[in-house]
Amino acid sequence: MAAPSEPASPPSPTTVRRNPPRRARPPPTPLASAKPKASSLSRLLEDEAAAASIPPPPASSSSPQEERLKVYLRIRPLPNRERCKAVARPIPGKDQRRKPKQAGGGEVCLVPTGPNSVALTVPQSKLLDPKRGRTEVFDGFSAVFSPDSTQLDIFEQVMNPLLDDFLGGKSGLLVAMGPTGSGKTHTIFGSPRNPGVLPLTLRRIFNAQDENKVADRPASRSQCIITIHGVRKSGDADSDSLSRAVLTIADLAGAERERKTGNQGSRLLESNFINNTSMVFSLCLRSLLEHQKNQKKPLEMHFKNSMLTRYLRDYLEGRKKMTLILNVKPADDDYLDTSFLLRQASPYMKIKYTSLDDSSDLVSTKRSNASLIYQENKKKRKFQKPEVLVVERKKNTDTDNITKVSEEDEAQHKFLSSELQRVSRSETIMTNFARALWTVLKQYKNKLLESENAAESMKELIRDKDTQIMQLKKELEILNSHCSCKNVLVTEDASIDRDDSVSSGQSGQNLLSLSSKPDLGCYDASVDNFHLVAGEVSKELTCHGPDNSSARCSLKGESVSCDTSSISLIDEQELSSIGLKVEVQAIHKKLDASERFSEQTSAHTGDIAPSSSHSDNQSDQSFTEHHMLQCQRTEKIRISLSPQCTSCSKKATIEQSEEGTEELSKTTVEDIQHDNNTREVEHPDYLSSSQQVNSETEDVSSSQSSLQLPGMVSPQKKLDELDIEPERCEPGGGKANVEYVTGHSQAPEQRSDCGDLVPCLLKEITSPVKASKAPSKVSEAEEGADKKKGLASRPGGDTKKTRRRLQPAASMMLKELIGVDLDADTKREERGKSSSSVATGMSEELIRLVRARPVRRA
Ligand SMILES: Nc1ncnc2c1ncn2[C@@H]1O[C@H](COP(=O)(O)OP(=O)(O)OP(=O)(O)O)[C@@H](O)[C@H]1O
Repeated sequence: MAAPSEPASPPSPTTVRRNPPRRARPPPTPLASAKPKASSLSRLLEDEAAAASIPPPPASSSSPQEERLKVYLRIRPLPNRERCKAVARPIPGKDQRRKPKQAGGGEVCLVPTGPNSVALTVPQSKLLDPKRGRTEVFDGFSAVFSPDSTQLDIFEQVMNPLLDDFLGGKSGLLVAMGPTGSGKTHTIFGSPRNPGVLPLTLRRIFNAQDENKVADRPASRSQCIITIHGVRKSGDADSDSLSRAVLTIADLAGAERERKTGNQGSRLLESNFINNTSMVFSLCLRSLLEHQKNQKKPLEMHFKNSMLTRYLRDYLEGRKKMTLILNVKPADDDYLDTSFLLRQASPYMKIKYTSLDDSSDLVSTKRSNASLIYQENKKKRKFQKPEVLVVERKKNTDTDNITKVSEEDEAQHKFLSSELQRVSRSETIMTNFARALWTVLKQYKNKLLESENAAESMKELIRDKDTQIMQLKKELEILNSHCSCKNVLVTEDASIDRDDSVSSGQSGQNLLSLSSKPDLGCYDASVDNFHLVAGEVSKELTCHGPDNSSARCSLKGESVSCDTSSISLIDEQELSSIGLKVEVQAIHKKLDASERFSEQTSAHTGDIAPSSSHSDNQSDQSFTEHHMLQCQRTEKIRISLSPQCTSCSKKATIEQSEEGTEELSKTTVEDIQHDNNTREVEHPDYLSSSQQVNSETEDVSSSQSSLQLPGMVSPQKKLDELDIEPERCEPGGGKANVEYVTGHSQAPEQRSDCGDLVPCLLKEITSPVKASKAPSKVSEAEEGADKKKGLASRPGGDTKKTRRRLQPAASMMLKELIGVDLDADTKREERGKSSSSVATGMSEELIRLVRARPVRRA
């Protein structure tokens, strides 16, 4: 809002008319009496007021409880002091009411008419009718200071009452108002030579003596507010209460006229702002006055429109005492400003202070002032034009920058502090975490070392085991090579010494029944390998083996060697491990003995080609006994050692299981026993022989006793006497051979129980290898059969009797060797083909083959 070009005309509280009616002078007021040095202008105004019969608003007119606003008027002297003095000189009589004239023809428009009144005369230049002048008397001022008043007069009359109240704990405000250049600043600040109100006030307050230190009262275009806060103890000695008072001295900027000043630009804006502030200040006081006159009128809140009025709110609302000092210039050129000020400020003398608030809160006042300053600056920036805003913005920017810098510094400081704390916490956390991690890593390292040590130890163990395995393999290889050599040797020996193809074929057949595994090179020291070996040998016997079969097939029927070799292998590798090597060796011995015995017997009878080997009498004599014992032992071995071995003698098929073969073996043994029992009825001798051979539970003595039945000589004697080659039991063939022998001692009809086993076995047996050995055995069988017939027809007789007694044993041996029971065949024929035709066919086929093949050792 732009400042008005001319201030609004204040209401005219007092109108001084020319030639007013004379009235009685009012009684002297205390204010007048209190002013011993009233200026001539005041006295003039008082006189004029008295003349105008307009009672001024003296303070004495108000009640003691009701104090009015003090308004002082100070008329600035004209630059020419002399003229001012002439003008101010009182004019006695009518001449006093003449318009004073300035020296040099100049006139003044304002003259003091009394201590509390002034007379404002319209200049001639401004009068429409020069003959009719117009004078306005403004009365009721607290005091009118003429141009010749001094600074001390102003201080003593205006400032001392406020200062007394301030020192007494009451706040007060002194505001200097007036147009520009009217002497407001001069009144407040003064000069070094003529100090103003403020220096004198401070001097009094602080007892300052040096008046010359006051800087020289320059003109400013600002609202100057000087606030003095005073705190003092209360007058009561017993009380510690403090009284606080604020003495405010405001040097307001005077309103300016644009035409007169000629301000432009920012200066014009500043002038307008100042004028606006002064107008707001006046509006607040006018509103207060109107409100006091008519309580129905609300108190306008004009104080909100400027910082000054905000700051001085309490005073402008009549709660605190305020004093106005009007500074005017008395020249005609200043008539308008002076008239305006007098019309504006003279009514303020009627403002009353009914309830003063002497309390003052410094803190709240400071806060209020700060808030007011902020709002005022904001509003100031809002109303200013761009040119001013640029300057203000620069200032504000500088201030804001400084504030921002400080704020940024403070924020940065806080941020750095928080960051430092956070980093410290993080450092602590990370340190603890690193320590924990280090501990865990140490533990893992120890565990890793332990694991590595354990792995090294395990490696060492593995190496040791490997070394042991290699050693065992080497030993095994050595054993295998040794066994192979021995096998070859045994085979060769057996092929030379033996001619028992039947038993060999049987043993080979039995071995063939053990397993069908074609692996021939496996001579491992294991039980299973035993079967492999047996299978190999059996295959070799049937000329199916790929390796050793050539050597053995080259023997052309010397299957005994095969049996022997297989037995040797078994003895060396398997049976030795289970403690049966000794017995196997014994079987070897018995086998040799039986061979020799058989050869001797053959030679003795002349039916069979004599053996090339010599006869051992002692062995021959004990052959039967040992043979029985060996058969029993080998049968025990067969049963106790391995069911697989037992099955070998019973099975013809390779695929049969071990358990099944064991059962078959047991069944066969039982059948044998049963068969023997049956035969006992028909042939007591045969019965005894059978019992001797097939008895598995009887001991050697019983076997021997069975050989020495009544009417029978001992086997040794009989052999010696008859010179009959005893039939070989083939114990040296190992379990398989023994089993075969034992099993083959069964009756054909019982073997038929095996069903398909018998043909298979016989077919295997009737291989060329076995057939080559058949003639000698077959002849023995025929002879045995004839002997049996003889025994049956002629139970008595010397030689025949002896032969008959021995015939069952020989027959048994033959049966064991060739696996064919000739007697059984004969019996079977006699029974009317009651037995199995298969067995019969086998016998016939066997006999045919034996007969067709020439005797090897003929
Ligand atoms: N009573 C006085 N006696 C002698 N010189 C005076 C007196 N009053 C004013 N002057 C002179 O008048 C001139 C202007 O006075 P001053 O600066 O006080 O006016 P102002 O009202 O403060 O003006 P503004 O409002 O512009 O500041 C000054 O040079 C000052 O010395």
